[in-house]
Amino acid sequence: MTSTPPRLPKTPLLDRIAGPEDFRGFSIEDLVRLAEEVRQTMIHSVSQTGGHLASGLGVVELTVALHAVFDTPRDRLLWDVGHQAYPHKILTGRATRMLGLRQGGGISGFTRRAESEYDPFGAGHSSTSISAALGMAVGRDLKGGKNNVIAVIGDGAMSAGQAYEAMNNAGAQGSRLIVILNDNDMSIAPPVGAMSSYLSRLMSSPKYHSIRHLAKDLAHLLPPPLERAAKRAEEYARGMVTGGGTLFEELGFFYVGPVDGHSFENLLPVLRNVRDSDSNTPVLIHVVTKKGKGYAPAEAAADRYHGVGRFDVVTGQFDKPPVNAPSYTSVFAKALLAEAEADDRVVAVTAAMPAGTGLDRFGARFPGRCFDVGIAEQHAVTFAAGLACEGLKPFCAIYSTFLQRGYDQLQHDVALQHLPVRFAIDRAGLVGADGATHAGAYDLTLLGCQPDIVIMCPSDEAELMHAVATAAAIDDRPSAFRYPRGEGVGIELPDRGSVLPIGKGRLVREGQRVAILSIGTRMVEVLKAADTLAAMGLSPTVADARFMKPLDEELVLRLAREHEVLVTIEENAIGGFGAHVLTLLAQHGALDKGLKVRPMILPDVFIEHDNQWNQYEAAGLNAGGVVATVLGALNDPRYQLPA
Ligand SMILES: Cc1ncc(C[n+]2csc(CCOP(=O)(O)OP(=O)(O)O)c2C)c(N)n1
Ligand SMILES: CC(=O)[C@@H](O)[C@H](O)COP(=O)(O)O
Ligand SMILES: [Mg+2]
Repeated sequence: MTSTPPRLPKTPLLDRIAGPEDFRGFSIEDLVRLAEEVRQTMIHSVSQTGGHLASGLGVVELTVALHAVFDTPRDRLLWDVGHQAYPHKILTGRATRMLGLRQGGGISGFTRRAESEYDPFGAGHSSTSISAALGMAVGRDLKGGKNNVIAVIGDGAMSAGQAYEAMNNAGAQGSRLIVILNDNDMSIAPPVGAMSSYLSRLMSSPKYHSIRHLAKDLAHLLPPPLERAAKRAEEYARGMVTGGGTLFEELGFFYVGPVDGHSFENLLPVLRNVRDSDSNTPVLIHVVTKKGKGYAPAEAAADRYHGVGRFDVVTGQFDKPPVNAPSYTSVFAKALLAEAEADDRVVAVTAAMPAGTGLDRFGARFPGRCFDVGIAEQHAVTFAAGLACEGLKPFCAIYSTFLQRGYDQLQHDVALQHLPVRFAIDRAGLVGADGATHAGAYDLTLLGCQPDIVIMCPSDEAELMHAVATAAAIDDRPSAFRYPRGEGVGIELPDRGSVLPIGKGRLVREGQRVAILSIGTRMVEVLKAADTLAAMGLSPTVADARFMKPLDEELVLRLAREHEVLVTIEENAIGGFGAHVLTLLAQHGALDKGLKVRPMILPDVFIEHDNQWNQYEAAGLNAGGVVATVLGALNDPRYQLPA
């Protein structure tokens, strides 16, 4: 563990600042000093708390400049994804709360309306900022307002469809809007896609740089008629790179850039000019930054320290928390590699999350069979459907929360056509520090209502390997398997999973009076609860459903017949496994004879950021919650919780 106590650097300037109005009059020299204080505060606080480091380090100067030039919060400043907003939070009155970042009761790791008037829009999922900003701009116009609306969006986030939907609309809407493209040539991984190479071309064309900048500089120095000529030269220069306007200009934006995003000398005049312009044409300012800027270990890392745990500031070395078992993600990767070794039709698709989903290992082994489509979940799902049409075995690995983006594609392009796309749904359930925006709380509900899809919820990492092998063998319809963020239970792993009998659950413990039917990895807590109950003289039956669809009807109806109480448990909101069991029981009249059923599900609230264990406690989905539910339902005075 990092030995150094939470020690933040001395920040004489920052200590004098309650909000941006306190540094709007600063000289460039003071702004440079302030930026460095912000950077050091971020490095030291994130070294204690963990979080998203590199993205914020890359926008320190940009953030200072934006708040210095624009009249925030009256001018609306939106951050796409919001993971880069730590400098923004430090400068808007939350510096003293940084050591509570992403912890229970602490500030969020993303922007949140409820957290500050300086956060006009919440974020967490990518590529929403331009849409929301345009809405705010049009809302302003309808009210006769005069404030500015600024959306800061990264080059990675610019690979998502919604960004183009918004620009397409903005380019024709005629509402003043400022978009700042923060181009650090990185997503979480190196960027992919044609847009990324286009931006690099824009940034690197020497012809473009020299003539365009010369023309622009000239334009401001010459008397009007000549200024017009110089502006035409600048337009011509711009056309030299892209055969016409830039892509953004073709979409109706005025394009400014590329601008050095770490230079106040460059940033301030550009931002002021744009601020003071009275044109209604939306403007896109292309800012070039360095992800991880100002912290050598981050700048040197392949992922620039995108998302980090606690680390030693001096060495950049991460704390090594004890590893008791492999992560579910790494077990998925192991299982998929085993299937791919045996069958060259197995291919994999990720939406800009190769490392997070474990597909980086798959891509390293099978580079021609692994596809990173960028932050484009809708496209990822239908792209996988196309692969399935051609007889491939596509595994589409997407976090539960991000799969929500591709739900219509799952329904309309995959399920309706019975295409054998395999959905590897990682981060299913509560995810801890990323909080409510990233909770994988709904996939069982969303997928469960789709006909003809196999849905598996493995209870441990060996079961996950079996689910992967089973999915690989299902060629006549879609299949999905879900697993949580974090480590497994440390169970022995096979070299390759075994194909499971579809729709069959398994009895884990024989008992009486009470049956606990679990689906997914809450099983570990169920077994702890069963031990507690056994010590009280009450031994429940424990069963693992394994499949939500098709449900093991014979097992469910038998448990209902042979017990007074049936408890189901799942790490999902209402409408998932418990609902499917209740519907089956009701349809078979199994509720007519007094059976007591208690579905344990995520509560109907958004569970805030905290560590996962506190979240399970808050949700009641831990061993204590199971014991309390069983005893409450049984209502037998011989079995009571100690007062
Ligand atoms: C819809 C969605 N998919 C995936 C993610 C995961 N994600 C978070 S940040 C990020 C990369 C963003 O890259 P960029 O916009 O360039 O920002 P940078 O980190 O480079 O500042 C991704 C893929 C997400 N937040 N939302
Ligand atoms: C900002 C963002 O959306 C990702 O960085 C996400 O936080 C990754 O989550 P994991 O840490 O669970 O991979
Ligand atoms: Mg980027």
